[in-house]
Amino acid sequence: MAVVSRSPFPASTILGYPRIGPRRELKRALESYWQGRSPVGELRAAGAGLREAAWRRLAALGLAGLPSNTFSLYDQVLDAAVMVGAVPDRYRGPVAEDVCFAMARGTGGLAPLPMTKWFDTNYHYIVPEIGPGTAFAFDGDKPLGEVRQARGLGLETRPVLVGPVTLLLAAQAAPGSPASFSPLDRLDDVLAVYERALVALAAEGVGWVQLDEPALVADRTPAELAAAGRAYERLGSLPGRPGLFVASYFGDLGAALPVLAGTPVEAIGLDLVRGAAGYAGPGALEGLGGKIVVAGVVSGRDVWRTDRGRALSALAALRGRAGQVVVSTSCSLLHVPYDAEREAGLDPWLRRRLAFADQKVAEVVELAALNARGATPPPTAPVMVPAREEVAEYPGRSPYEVRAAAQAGHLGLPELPTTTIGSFPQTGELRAARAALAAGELDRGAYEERVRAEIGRAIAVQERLGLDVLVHGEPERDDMVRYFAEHLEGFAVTRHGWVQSYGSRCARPPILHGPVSRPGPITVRWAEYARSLTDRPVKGMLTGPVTIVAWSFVRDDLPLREVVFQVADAVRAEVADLEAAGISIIQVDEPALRELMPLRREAQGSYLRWAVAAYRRATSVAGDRTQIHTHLCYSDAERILAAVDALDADVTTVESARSGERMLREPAVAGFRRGLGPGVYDIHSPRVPGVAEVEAALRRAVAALPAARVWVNPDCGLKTRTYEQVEEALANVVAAASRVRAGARG
Ligand code: MET
Ligand SMILES: [Zn+2]
Repeated sequence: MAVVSRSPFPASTILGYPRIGPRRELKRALESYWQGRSPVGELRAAGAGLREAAWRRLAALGLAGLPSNTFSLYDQVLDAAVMVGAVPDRYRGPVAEDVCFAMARGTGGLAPLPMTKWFDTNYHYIVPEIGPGTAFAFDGDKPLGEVRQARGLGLETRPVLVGPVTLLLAAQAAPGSPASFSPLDRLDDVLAVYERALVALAAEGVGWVQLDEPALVADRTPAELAAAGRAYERLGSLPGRPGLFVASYFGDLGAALPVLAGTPVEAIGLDLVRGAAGYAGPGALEGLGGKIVVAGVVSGRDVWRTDRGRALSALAALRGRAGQVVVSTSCSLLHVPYDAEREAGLDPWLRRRLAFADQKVAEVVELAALNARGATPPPTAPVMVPAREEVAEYPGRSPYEVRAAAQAGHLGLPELPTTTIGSFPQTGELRAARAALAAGELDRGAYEERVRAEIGRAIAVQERLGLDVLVHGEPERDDMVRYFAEHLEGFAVTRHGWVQSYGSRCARPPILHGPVSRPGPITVRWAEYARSLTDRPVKGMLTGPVTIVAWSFVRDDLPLREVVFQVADAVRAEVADLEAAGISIIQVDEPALRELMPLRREAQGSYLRWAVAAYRRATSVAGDRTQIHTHLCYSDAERILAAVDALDADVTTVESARSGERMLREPAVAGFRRGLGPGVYDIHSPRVPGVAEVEAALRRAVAALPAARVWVNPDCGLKTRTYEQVEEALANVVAAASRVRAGARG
């Protein structure tokens, strides 16, 4: 390898920074462009402005190593696919941004690429499509453009690229690929493109490049590990290249650490927060071989101030084993909001405990200064409350068959009962009323009148269309987690704490900071009001404990499952109150059941056991005649069917239409003995399915499942659709159900 004189690695850095804009400027610019209200030049200018502001902010906070190419108009995995030329022909066109958006959102009659969750986060990436014939080619406009823009501002940056191994493992095989093909088969061709990227960046005078390889913290086969070794051996041997920094995050590298350490890369990034336990093992950090270690001691996944003692111990443990210790965040700060200082509405004692992105950058800078002085940690070890091995089991409900008989007599539902998943369209009037309430322009009484009017509308529509089990439509909640957080003790909600979930979509995760309890009933009056309007059964609608926790920022001084059990007790109290109010069907949603699943297989069984126990704790208070429903979506429920069964719900609804009916093709599903509603209407598309289409889907469901157990429902809630679409689609769903019922009898 040619000897290159390399710039030193800066003493402090971060792996990435939020990009949606402190005031969601990018969201506005994107949506305005998509709606044709502004030209592409305006979108580009908005992007440039956000990048400049971010770099200036980081420099002002004293950060030494500034990352670039962490900005994205939509998604960094999509950007990486574009950089290597993995753009399926059908999306190609003259304007780079439009090509990107076509892949991400679809265009004309063209469906978008699928979207899925980025490891165990609630961030969704666009799944690249790679086949044996994909013609890779280097497109360096974005990374080179960002480096040049920063240089124009007098700032040197370290471009960040999704690494080749993670990119290929995150991709799906292009349609028509042979069954034996996997995108990783194209590693050598992709490496040729990364070589070109490194050459181009070196020619630009770039000293260091960051290659993100989070895929290496999950279970990897020996062949995949060998591929990673081969990749970095090859890139590392490239003459005249920049310094290589391979970043890992969301866990410990395990067996991948010696593999990487054995290659010529100069720097390795370790997640010393989520990976802490793995790296604490005997010998885990031996064999770093004098590499520069970029030590992720400040968490990029939570909102808490860093425990200085714990961070300093982690840094001290690396000294002597690493060639140099650089202080960094555990992962990109993409997953946290910008600035806790803006949350003036929070209790001061809570605000003092919080660190959002900017506070975390300041912590990195401060810890780097302490690290440079060789500061040693204070002697006190942090105390974790020991996890109880066995959770006191609440008495279970009667066996499913006993309950099913009791419910059949009580509810008197037809075969193939029709229902929806809970939310009805959130109308413009409703949103306006909510905004007016927040601005103090509408009083609570008037707002609640508006909510009742929406419930009335949803019930009237469902009665007219002839659905069997009705819902109140969830008009009182703009978000299925935030609404419960606002009504439980132990949570706080932020005003500006937006975090990107995909594209222009953001959420404000609540902050679970203390013991959780339920001061009083939350949803009961809405369910009761809905019930008063109809003779048909109305489903009560709750969010489950795992999902509430998964979509919140959670205190880190208790094991996660203890926190989930506290939330389960609050949900349990609400289930009991709904039942006492005469609501005979109660749905407890757990769409995030799979999201909290640990990345390593060895930890998954124990997770599923306690997650299921929490769900049962929340629902087992219901009597036999009360029917418990659960809803899971976009979470490959068919792969965790045993856990779904163990939830012990009477009915489970899942998305199926959007995911190509994988649930129906799962052989084990034929033996599922409880109610099951595989979605027959893809609610993510504005397209309304016709009766024949729904009927065909339903016939496939009845053929694949025990027919007497089949429920008829859409994939998920309807809140993002319009009433016009929903009424037409549900009319077709009801018609399809009666055709199949008639056919079954005839
Ligand atoms: C992401 S799952 C959503 C479930 C919720 N009950 C709704 O209908 O919107
Ligand atoms: Zn759903």
